[in-house]
Amino acid sequence: MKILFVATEAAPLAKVGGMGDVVGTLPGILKALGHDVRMLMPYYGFLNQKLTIPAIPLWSGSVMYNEVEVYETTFPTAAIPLYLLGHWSFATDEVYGGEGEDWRFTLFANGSTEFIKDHWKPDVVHCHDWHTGMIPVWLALEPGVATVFTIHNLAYQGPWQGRLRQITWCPDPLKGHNTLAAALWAADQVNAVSPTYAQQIQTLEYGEDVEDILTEIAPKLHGILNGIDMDSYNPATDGALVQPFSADTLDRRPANKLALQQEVGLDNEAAPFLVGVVSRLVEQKGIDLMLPVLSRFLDATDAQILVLGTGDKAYEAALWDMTMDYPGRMAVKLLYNDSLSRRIYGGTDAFLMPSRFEPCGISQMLALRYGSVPIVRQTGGLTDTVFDHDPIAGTGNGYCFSPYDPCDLMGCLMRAWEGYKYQPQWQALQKRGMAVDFSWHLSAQDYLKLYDRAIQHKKTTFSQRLAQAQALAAADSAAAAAAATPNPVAPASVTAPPPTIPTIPKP
Ligand SMILES: Nc1ncnc2c1ncn2[C@@H]1O[C@H](COP(=O)(O)OP(=O)(O)O[C@H]2O[C@H](CO)[C@@H](O)[C@H](O)[C@H]2O)[C@@H](O)[C@H]1O
Repeated sequence: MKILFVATEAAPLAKVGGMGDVVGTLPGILKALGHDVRMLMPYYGFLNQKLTIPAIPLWSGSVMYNEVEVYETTFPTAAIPLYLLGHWSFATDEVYGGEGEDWRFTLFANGSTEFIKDHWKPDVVHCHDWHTGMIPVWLALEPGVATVFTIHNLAYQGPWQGRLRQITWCPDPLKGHNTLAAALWAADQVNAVSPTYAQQIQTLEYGEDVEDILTEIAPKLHGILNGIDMDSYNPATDGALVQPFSADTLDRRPANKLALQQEVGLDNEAAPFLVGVVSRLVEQKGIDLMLPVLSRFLDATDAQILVLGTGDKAYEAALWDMTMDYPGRMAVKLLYNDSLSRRIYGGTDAFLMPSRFEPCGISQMLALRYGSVPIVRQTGGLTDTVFDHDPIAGTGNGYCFSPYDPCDLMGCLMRAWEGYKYQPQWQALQKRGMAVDFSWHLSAQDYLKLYDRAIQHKKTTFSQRLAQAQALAAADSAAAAAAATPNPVAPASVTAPPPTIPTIPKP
């Protein structure tokens, strides 16, 4: 099968969050299964430092009154053809941000569509999040190319119809009130990144105002759990750790805790319960819930907290301020650092992720893989991957709470802190987490089935879609013709001179 991934992130080249992990790993797995997989992403300014990119473009075209070019290179970790769509607006050091973001990524989606139609037509185009949302819209009437749209984060939906009409020509009528909604209607298949989240987004609580569309498209909506890159994220071989370890050599793990404490300025002791956070600091991740609870937890226990993340300035400031009250017991690193994140997964005792909502979550899976016991709120993909520890039965792989409530989070943290005191049981808990197979192999099979469904859907609905579009176009041109025709000649009764009234002869 010929498959093209189109996305704005792909680790290790460009990663802001979990979407980068997915797009950076899944194509390589599918290629290893024998498929012709290629990738297309924006040509960011920083890519020249990471890749060898030819000076001469492979393709060039014109979109939204702008010239764009596509350069071909190779995706480094999987030896896959990588197409980079170049335009001056992508020559920045950041993936996201800036005022023209909606324009820039609409240009990316439209340019990608032209490239697909013109240069390489795969069987399936796999689109990720709103940035690529216009691709399924444009390809809906392109025979032989099916589309799959993956929702990594429903909270971000792209430009609305009115704005879209300002920046690009839109099919009329565009089905859907913004880019993401239009993609939900137009794509041949849609999936969310965990089974639970695929159900939750059909409800008012999690639907982000598109729950009605999601309910209506339910027959083509699926939930496929993300995997992780088990080779790159392997505590037994990870060069970022001072002391690599495995489930069989857990006795080597504490060296990583001590080195981590020293690196970030925490008191250098083995005994305190060290809780880590690696996260985008945004509302989704439950930072507002965490803030008031952390200080109480630190007051009530001997625990230590370490946070690595960037995001909303208010959260950054609040976390930073809190460190002043707990010298040696709380450290906050307001930066993006892949190597430090690995040392946090490999050196902390527990990993906190109290998300308000979570489409899947990669971080809790990485924590489990590295023996850091997750403490999570049961929502979305966290429900599908972390199971509450029952010390009597000896089951579960983490600590879970459910209501989005400070008391519930506090209770859960206290349970974990208590549990840590019983080291033999704690190590059994760590080992259960490390034994879970989060490799992509199962989910890759599910994606292949989804691609087949998309191809079938395209075949069975194409003639109907085409007929609808032709009927719309015919109605449009009839209306336009009627508006352009001059008034018909007025009937004779109107144009004829008024009848003369016969004069009655005088008697
Ligand atoms: N400051 C920092 N320094 C270094 N590394 C950092 C970092 N902040 C975050 N990361 C890394 O970014 C990734 C975060 O992935 P998640 O899936 O947990 O969340 P995210 O919300 O970004 O992803 C969205 O997309 C993914 C993919 O579908 C879904 O799993 C998820 O639920 C959805 O919200 C992890 O690899 C983590 O280590």
